[in-house]
Amino acid sequence: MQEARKGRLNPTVGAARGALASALNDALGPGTVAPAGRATRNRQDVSEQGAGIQHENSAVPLVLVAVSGGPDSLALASLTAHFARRGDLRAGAIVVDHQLQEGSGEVAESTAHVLRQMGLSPVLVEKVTVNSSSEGPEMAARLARYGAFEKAVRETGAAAVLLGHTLDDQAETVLLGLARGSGTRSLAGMPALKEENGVTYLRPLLSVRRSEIEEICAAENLNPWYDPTNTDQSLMRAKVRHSILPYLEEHLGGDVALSLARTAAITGPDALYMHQQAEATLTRVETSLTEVGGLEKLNLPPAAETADLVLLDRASLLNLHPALRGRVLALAVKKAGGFNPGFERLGALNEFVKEHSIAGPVQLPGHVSAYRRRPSAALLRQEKQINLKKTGLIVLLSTSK
Ligand SMILES: Nc1ncnc2c1ncn2[C@@H]1O[C@H](COP(=O)(O)OP(=O)(O)OP(=O)(O)O)[C@@H](O)[C@H]1O
Repeated sequence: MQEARKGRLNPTVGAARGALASALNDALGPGTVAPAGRATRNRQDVSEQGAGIQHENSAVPLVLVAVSGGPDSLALASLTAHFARRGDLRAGAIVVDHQLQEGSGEVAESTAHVLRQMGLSPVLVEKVTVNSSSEGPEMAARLARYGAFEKAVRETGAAAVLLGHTLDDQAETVLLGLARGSGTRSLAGMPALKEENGVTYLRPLLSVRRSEIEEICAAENLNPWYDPTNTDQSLMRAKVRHSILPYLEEHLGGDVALSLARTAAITGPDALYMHQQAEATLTRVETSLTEVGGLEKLNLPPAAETADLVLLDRASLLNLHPALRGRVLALAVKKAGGFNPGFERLGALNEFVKEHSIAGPVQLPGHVSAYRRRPSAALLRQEKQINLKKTGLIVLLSTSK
């Protein structure tokens, strides 16, 4: 389109294609997509108008672009179609109709029509029912949407789902995380690549500004749909976008959004590394019922008989760096069937682990209780085979069953 009309590539489109190519290569393997502008191995008789997309070659991976019809995801669809036209990959799309606004069905269908005209195939339109969630309407819609993405991946065998979040979305996410007082993981913002419930999600536009998206849409002749809720400042994200970030930029000077997005780029690998270390450490500090001589030795409430118990060796926990201990404990609470404990509950659990004088149990989110168990001297004398360390155990058990 762009190249055919003017004979030269818009530099913003070129840079965004480059970012998309490297995201696809990171996720699907080096060389899947040749750098933007370079001829590719699968190139056949390819038309820039879309009709020439080579879909029959199932040896090349299929990716699905998640398209709301808004500028970011429509631009992403158009950028992805370019690589499909070159035969590097097959590109389809999934449009989710949340059925929350009047006319949402028409928006979804007309978006799907545009995507088919771009040459994407298959283009799936999925109607979902958004059930109410204790975590609010936005989270409920997200859950329904991700359920639809998972179904689409199962049906099509797609290698990845591409999401249209931009650098400005990332900045907003980091700022919201900071305001809520969250940890490294939240400061890391949204990952460029993640696996969730067996689906690979990519966010190839995290280095692209929203203003550049507008330029891409114009260059690629796209007419996006503008979601009215994006300007509804009763919603926190819209308020951050339209009032708080512009205010910060005016008063602090400089490009605050860029700095926040850089914070995420710096913190992201740290957060991932710490998470991986915590997962590996949890398996090291965990012990089993067999090792401690059976459930009856622990004198736990009756719920323990049916609960998923997590037994942690207290001495090993005490040896951990506090940064790691907190993360290990948070993972252990989730493993026992609970939710991620917030700052206050995690602090209480940490103190309970450290201070012998604090009586338990400690209550944690998701009906998980933490007990400290230590064999009595008499028991140790009686049953020398019991392998309970001198400092004892931390036992996490869920009473929700
Ligand atoms: N209804 C939907 N159907 C399919 N994908 C969606 C839908 N809503 C959001 N997404 C995906 O999630 C990404 C982020 O969504 P979000 O709601 O934060 O932004 P948005 O304002 O919808 O963005 P966009 O400008 O891409 O429409 C979108 O770019 C898109 O990839």
